Amino acid sequence: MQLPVADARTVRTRSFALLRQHSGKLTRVVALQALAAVGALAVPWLLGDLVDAVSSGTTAAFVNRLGIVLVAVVVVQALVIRFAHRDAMILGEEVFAQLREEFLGTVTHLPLSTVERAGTGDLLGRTTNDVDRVQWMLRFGVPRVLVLTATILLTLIAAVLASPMTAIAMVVGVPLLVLATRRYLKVATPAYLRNSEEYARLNGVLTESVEHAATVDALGLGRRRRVRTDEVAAQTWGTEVVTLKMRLSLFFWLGVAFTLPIAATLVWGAFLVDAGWTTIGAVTTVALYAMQVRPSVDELLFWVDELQVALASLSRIFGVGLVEPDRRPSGAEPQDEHVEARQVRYAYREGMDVLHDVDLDLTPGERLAVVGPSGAGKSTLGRMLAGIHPPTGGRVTVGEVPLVDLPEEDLRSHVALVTQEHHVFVGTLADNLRLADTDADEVRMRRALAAVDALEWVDRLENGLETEVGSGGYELSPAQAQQVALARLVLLDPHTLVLDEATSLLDPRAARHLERSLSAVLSGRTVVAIAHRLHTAHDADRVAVVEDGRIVELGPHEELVAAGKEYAALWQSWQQE
Ligand SMILES: Nc1ncnc2c1ncn2[C@@H]1O[C@H](COP(=O)(O)OP(=O)(O)OP(=O)(O)O)[C@@H](O)[C@H]1O
Repeated sequence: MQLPVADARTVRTRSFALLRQHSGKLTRVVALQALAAVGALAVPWLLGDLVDAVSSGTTAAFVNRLGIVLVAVVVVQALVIRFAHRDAMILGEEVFAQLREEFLGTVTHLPLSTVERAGTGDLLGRTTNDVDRVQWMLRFGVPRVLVLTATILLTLIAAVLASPMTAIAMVVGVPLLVLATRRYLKVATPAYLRNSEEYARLNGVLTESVEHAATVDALGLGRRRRVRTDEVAAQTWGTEVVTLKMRLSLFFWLGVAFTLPIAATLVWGAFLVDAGWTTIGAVTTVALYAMQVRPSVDELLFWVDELQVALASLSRIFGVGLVEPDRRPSGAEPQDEHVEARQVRYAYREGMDVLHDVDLDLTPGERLAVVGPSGAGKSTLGRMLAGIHPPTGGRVTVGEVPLVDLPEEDLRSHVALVTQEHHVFVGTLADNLRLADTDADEVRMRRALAAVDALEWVDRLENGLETEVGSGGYELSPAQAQQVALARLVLLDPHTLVLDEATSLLDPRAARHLERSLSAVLSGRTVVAIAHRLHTAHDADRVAVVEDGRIVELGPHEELVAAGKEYAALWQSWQQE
């Protein structure tokens, strides 16, 4: 499954909406570009006048005057171009900044299940390659397209004004230009979309190999991964070749379309001069215009090509916004802290339920341990209870309100999940803590760190809370990273916590130490602990045994041991270990 791709209409509507928000600056840029283009046209016009004046006999003073005017025009034009270019670049940056921020907002709120199903390569491709391509177009393409369009239009107008009869010759290339461009545009967008998709796949395969290099090594999968990479790279190359051929054909026909008008202007102009319908000066002007317009059209077509690439990328970027949200805040407020699961089913893949009609009623303040064999569905149940995924069937509620009806930020103040993965974000320790609560001050952060026994080592750091951590910064040990994650939880202050093997990464002594310091944090909260170590179960108020996606036993440790079923067997074997 891939993330959605927006259709051409959506891309158009959203792009125009984006540009409309900057219409003031856009108008100024267009006006300046038009002024710069007028300046560029004055030169051939004046040269045409000079040719006519010289051929009919003129004074040196006239030639000198014209020379001064020419220099003045060039200087003014250079100044206008500078400002036009500067404003266009600023406009490009502003539009891009807005686009990037909107995109980031969308990406960070994407339903996790959708991202997992689409694979990270797809999203990674969109946030890197596609964003880069759009950025390149907005930074350099849009300003150039504005300049070039203004230049071409005004050159044609100026040619008509200089000599309408001669200017007719300038349009001989137009039919060829239109045909070649139309044929190209028809095939370009799908071809570039395929190209982007293949790059995303290549990204995915490469990232997977690099991220799991240790597994690849351990299982001797190197050769297989290389073959797979070669396959995807070959397919990506294939799509590059298609787009390259498309461009080659376009540029060949455009070359013909450009050369024709210059030749036609000269031949047609000579005929008109001969017949006495125009002057040599006018033909000179129009021929100069025909030559002057060529590089502009050439460059414009280069940008039209780049625009197709950018549009394909934009449709992938806007496509991310089309992902259906998996939660819709209803505005309902939970009346109490009672978390309940009713008839909860969940399937990662359609039709393959890994949880079957699970009912669970958490008593506020209780500590429930979830145990069971590997793959039984413990983590999935934990994710349901924490509202990470909406259930495929049934519902999980807090105070009678389904978790999916709560806005994300509210949800986390009710239920939160702690997993084994503790990503440390690049930034300061304080930044990492404030992810939980943007308003947390130093006192609260220190209190949270103290609650998880982390304050001591944080205070030993030279810069304390302001120490840069994450990739390239101070390297936190797994235990420290876990403590930071737990301190974040303290700041979030949810009444219900789901701990998914939260202490399993640590060595047993560190784990027990952390659990002890945690118990202060956990007291008063409802805790669902998904446990590998059965001593967690022993200390819990109740134990739920999960097997094949069902809760097969539920009750206090002593009761379950006495019952002599699954749990009793697990407990016995663990004690023997
Ligand atoms: N992201 C996923 N996509 C598809 N299937 C998944 C995914 N995550 C888990 N599963 C499957 O769902 C089932 C339940 O997995 P889950 O991780 O919930 O079990 P668990 O009891 O927590 O196991 P463990 O103790 O090994 O972590 C397993 O069959 C697993 O293969």
